[in-house]
Amino acid sequence: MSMERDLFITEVALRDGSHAIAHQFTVEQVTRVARALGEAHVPYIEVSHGDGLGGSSLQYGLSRTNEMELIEAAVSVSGESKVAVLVLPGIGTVRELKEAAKLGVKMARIATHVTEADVSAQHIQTARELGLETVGFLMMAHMAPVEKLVEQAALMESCGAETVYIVDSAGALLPHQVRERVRALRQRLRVHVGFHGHNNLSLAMANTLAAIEEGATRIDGSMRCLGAGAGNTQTEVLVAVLEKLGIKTGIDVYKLMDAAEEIVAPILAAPQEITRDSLVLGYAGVYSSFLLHARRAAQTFSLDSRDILMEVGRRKVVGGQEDMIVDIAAELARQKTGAAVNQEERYG
Ligand SMILES: C[C@H](O)CC(=O)C(=O)O
Ligand SMILES: [Mn+2]
Repeated sequence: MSMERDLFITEVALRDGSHAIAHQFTVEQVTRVARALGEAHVPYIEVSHGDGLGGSSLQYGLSRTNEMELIEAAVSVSGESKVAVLVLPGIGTVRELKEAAKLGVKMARIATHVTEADVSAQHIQTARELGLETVGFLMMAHMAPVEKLVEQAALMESCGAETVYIVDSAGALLPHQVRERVRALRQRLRVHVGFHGHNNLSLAMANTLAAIEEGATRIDGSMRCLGAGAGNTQTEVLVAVLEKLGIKTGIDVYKLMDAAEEIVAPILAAPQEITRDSLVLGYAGVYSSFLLHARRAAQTFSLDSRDILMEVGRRKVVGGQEDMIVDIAAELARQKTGAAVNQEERYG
């Protein structure tokens, strides 16, 4: 098969998928997935805690295995494929970035909220100094007007990012909104443009194709949609669709299908699907990784997780504010109890 590539896919199941399994990846799972991705010639494999390097914490969720062990395992079996890490400045530090580079990581993706690109400067510069391919990753892209997104992307480019991604963290964007964002970035930037989708509104594939049609050449996917919320654009499906469109990914689609079916599917407690609460993530524009946090809070306070997520969306809570989910749930529970007491007093 041809190794020529019209675009470059980053497989994110071993990072975004970490959210979906409450950060419980084992070395054995990561080794099996990374080896299979290497054999399928996937160009980039992202590995780290769901919230990036240093994410293991009470706030974001404790990892079962130290992510450096996972990264080392992935590097050792991934062959020609390059291992990437995600870093959110403020969660992951330059020290962790250097440690990952020493282990053989080749790409760093520096992620900020869509309006906060200025905090990425130091991490982008360090990644470049370390000789890593360096990506700026603008999360929650639906929360900013196009002009703001362009300004922030240009800032990342000026800091040294070689690619800037539009990240639909909430799976809230519609295809025409993806189109106008990619087009605007392509007009303004000299660097590559990427797209990372979530499937909460069942639009990850449509949005990804819209991005590609507008000229995005760096694309994310996760096998079996193993990602936060309803997951990402399903990589093995995307590769098959691109092949039908005559767009070369350089990936062996049969090997990728086998990896998805035989290695990734058994990792999932249940197949990824659009449930009523993951649908609300896209509908209300909420960070996909909030799903399990909201489910836990709903259980603790005997609430419907949709009510919590709708309120989180109304208050425009962003990544890094996971503690707000419990605050909001406690407040909703108080209101509910208050309403029940009032009802009792009124009608006995
Ligand atoms: C830290 C987030 O999970 C990064 C990401 O994949 C997204 O915003 O989407
Ligand atoms: Mn994501």
